[in-house]
Amino acid sequence: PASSSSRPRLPPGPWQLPLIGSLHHLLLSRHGNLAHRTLRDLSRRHGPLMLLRLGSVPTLVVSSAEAAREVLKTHDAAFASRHLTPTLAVFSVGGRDVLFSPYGELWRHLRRLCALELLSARRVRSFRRVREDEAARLLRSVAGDAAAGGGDVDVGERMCRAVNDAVTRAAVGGRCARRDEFLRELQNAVALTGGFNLADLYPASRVARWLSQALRDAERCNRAVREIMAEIIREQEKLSAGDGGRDDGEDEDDNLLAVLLRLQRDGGDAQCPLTTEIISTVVLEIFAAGSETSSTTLEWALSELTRNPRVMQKAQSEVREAFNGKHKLTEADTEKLRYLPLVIKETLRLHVPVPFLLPRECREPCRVMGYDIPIGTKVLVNAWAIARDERYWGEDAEEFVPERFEEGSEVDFRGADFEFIPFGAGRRMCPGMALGLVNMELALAGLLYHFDWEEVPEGKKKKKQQQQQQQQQLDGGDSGAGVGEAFGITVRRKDRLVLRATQRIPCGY
Ligand code: HEM
Repeated sequence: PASSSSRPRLPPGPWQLPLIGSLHHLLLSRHGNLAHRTLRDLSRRHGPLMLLRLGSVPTLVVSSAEAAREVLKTHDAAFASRHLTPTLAVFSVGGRDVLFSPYGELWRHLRRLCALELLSARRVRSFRRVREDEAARLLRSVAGDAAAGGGDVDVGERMCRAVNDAVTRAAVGGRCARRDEFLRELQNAVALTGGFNLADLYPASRVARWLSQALRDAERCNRAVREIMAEIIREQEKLSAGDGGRDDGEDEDDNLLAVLLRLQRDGGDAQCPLTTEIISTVVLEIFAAGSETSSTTLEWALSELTRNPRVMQKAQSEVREAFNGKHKLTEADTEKLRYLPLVIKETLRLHVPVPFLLPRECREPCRVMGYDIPIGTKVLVNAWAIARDERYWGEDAEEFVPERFEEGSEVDFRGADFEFIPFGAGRRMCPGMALGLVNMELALAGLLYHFDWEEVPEGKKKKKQQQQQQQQQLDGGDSGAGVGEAFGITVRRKDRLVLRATQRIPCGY
């Protein structure tokens, strides 16, 4: 028998039941399905390194900046793999991708490719026209809405479409003919990948797989998305092979898909050939990673600004002074703004869009803060809880105060300050940060420059939300695709943001 000294010292955690492990703590929580809140409460009792068993999956929850530093920096290599659930395996074709691949050659290759070819500063700059164009369309549509129907604007929906269109154009060029269907399926995919469905909780059980509606929905959803992608790839191939190139004056490589197809044609790396399947997965993932995160953040930013008139006033004075009567903004104009980036930063702190980052997995035996972490443990870093912890952010941690990032505060989200990691940290940190930030800045600046915003009176808001729900049902948005069974990897506002807009400065777009 093993001596007590050789027995692993596991992190503490709440009591467990047979079969379901610690799941009841989540299922019976007063926070409903908002697991980041429930796990914050639990970690206050059990500590910043807490071990749970969710179904059959041992899960380490990391809830302090110090513990996050240990996992994401000190032991970066040990935690550089992702935890691949059966649902994620469907969408990522068994982890042959960049978001969910295990730490290894394929990941390294795709990651390098993303950093150099797809998300580099040069490439981000080259998408500038697309962003300006989409921001202009957004502002035009808001101006139209504001002029009609008493000024109430479904601005959440508008922003979501604008960001999606900008990302679609950067990812695959042009707007996609089946865009609404594509977006709906991608939203379903995000909702299905939260990791709390039967198959994901008991990954080794065939019965669980067989019973899991979510897994079947994931397979259906994946087929639908792939079919649309295949169409897009065929179009792009036709364009690239095209008769004498393009006549619209755009660079052939003006989208990520074109870049990947060119690399495929050039032969690329013999060790890691770029198959069409991998290309399709990578483009899909860039799309999924880039759109919901940015549109959710924009929506929260505008929602916090309307709730905090002092901050709104300061942000609006800045943009109105800086643009001084112009009717048309460009990205170059936003470069002089100092306060607006702090507004976005504070939004990313208070509303971390990916609250647990993307789940990691322990790939080699490892000792963290005196505890042994077994191989295969799923790791959730509660970046959301850390970003609201009074120990790092003071008594007003739950309030929206962009000034906390003014001079004197060096805290940034680039992965070195572990109290603020909305983009993660270490080897698997988000490579799309720069693109995400520029996507948000111009749109927000334009909305604040041209319009004044206020909340819609309660009664009218209810009516608008009912209309939204009816519309969603008409659109087939909630198609019963197991959405109730899953939590989703990102957290967004429960209802789409509706605000009243008054145009102050005409749009010349
Ligand atoms: C507000 C915007 C965004 C936020 C908050 C965000 C957040 C994140 C987070 C938390 C991770 C996991 C990091 C970790 O495990 O340490 C991640 C990974 C990733 N993100 Fe983002 N992201 C954003 C925008 C984007 C954009 C615009 C793109 C690309 C167009 C992108 C592409 C990726 C990719 C490819 C990964 C996987 C990296 C890997 O596993 O090696 N993200 N992102």
